[in-house]
Amino acid sequence: VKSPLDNVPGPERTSFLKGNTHQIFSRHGLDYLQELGERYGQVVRYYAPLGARGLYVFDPKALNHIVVKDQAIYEEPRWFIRLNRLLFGPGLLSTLGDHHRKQRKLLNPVFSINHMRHMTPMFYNVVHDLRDAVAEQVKDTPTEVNVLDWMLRTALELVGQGGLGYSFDALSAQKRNVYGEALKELLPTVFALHFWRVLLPYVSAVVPAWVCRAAAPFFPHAAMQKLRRVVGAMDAHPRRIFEMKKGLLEKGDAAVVHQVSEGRDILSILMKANREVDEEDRLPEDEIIAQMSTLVFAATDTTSNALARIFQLLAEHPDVQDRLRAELTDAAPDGADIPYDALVELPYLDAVCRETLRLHPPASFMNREARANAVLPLAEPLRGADGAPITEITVPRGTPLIIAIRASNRNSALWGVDALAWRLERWLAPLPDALAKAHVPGSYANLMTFLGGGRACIGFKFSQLEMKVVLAVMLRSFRFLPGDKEIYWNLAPVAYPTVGKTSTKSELYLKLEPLKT
Ligand code: HEM
Repeated sequence: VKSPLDNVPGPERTSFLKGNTHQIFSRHGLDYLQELGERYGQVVRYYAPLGARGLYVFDPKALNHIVVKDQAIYEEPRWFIRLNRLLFGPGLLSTLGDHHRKQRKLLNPVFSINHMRHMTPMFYNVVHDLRDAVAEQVKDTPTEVNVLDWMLRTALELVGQGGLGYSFDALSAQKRNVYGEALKELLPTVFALHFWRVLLPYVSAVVPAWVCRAAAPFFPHAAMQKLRRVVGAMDAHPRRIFEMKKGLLEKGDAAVVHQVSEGRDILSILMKANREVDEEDRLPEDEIIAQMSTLVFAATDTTSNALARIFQLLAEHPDVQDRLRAELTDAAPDGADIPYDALVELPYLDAVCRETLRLHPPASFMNREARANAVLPLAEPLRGADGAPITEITVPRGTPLIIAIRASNRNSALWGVDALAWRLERWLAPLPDALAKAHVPGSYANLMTFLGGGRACIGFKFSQLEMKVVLAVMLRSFRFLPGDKEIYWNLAPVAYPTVGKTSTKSELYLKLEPLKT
């Protein structure tokens, strides 16, 4: 069957059933994605399953239409919404349109800069626990440490205390971190089911939920069975925490402030605000509970993998590590915690975070689906298969689209010929003109890392603060050196490191050496 997208350049398919999806949605797919952008241009036609055509997009004007101007047309795919609803309930990642806007309106204030400033002492407390626990493991000589595991524990504890006012007790080394382990396995497992997840909306439209649940234990697919175990481990916490909070709120303010977070956590504030808003803006209980699972999930894997990547790069670039440590030491020569406003202003620290999140965005892409026929205008014309220039693309209803986050961040037409290099200096000088003119719709530093528009990451300031506090404390206590084990980064909805290419276990080892204070 012909499609208007056939004129857009793109790869041949190697399978009618799967199209190119087994190349794109593969754990070894990072190089393939890089090649797609380099070979075909800023919009690439690919084959989705069963002969359908999709678009892989990083043209800045087209991205603006997808995430801002026409975001009502380019919605999250139906399978994504269904899947998230099964995993987390009706939270921010599972709702659309007005329903999503209403949830977002209530949640936005708790992610403000002002609120982050208030939470900073709590962030430092948690990260001091991290430092002390790692110091136990690393006595005098450089010792190999699974940095990813510590970052995962820290991210979980921070979103626990800052998000839910609840301690997962994730930083005690003796305890297994069951919740964190489940979260870490979730995305690679879902990714391994990429072919099946697309069928989800159709299956759940005809098969009642109770039949799905009853049949699930017998489904002969290892990843599906793993997913059931992961969801089981994740499900246990949120409702229990919610009931505990509700009890505290009913007892009054004094009880609310008597929690690990002193009542400053996102959930306490959200539940309080929810009582005070007009009836029509109020969220039902199941949606509040769903926000908790959504937040814990969205905050943990992303930031911990980003931090592990930063430490890897700092170990590989000792000159950068030394300069960053010097900036941190100068900011507080007595070794004290650097207050919020001073911390976020440190230029080199900011450059390290931005440059790593540019070159290695944790989410390499996000999926969308055209819910109506649309026209996608381009900033940079493509040469069509018929030889004529294409300045806009007619997108038929139902077309799957991939927002190519990583390709946009690495676009040499915008970032310059050294776009693939990790070069901090680019942030300490004016950015290239081409980039300023392109108006990339990312909500943070011309990057698509946290996306943009109405579904941009709500937690990006939380995540920034977390990274900066962790770096500020850990770099003043330890030197990070390369480990002996190979580090291989796998593509998944959130990229993760393994020891070598064949292992599937996410871990990242570096050597840490304690610094004399
Ligand atoms: C480096 C760290 C992070 C990255 C790269 C990241 C990236 C993203 C991206 C790309 C999206 C858009 C998803 C979509 O289109 O469906 C998103 C959404 C979201 N993020 Fe983050 N995120 C990070 C950290 C966090 C943290 C720390 C939190 C919470 C404290 C958080 C909470 C959320 C939530 C709730 C959404 C859904 C927003 C909505 O649909 O309205 N994220 N994030």
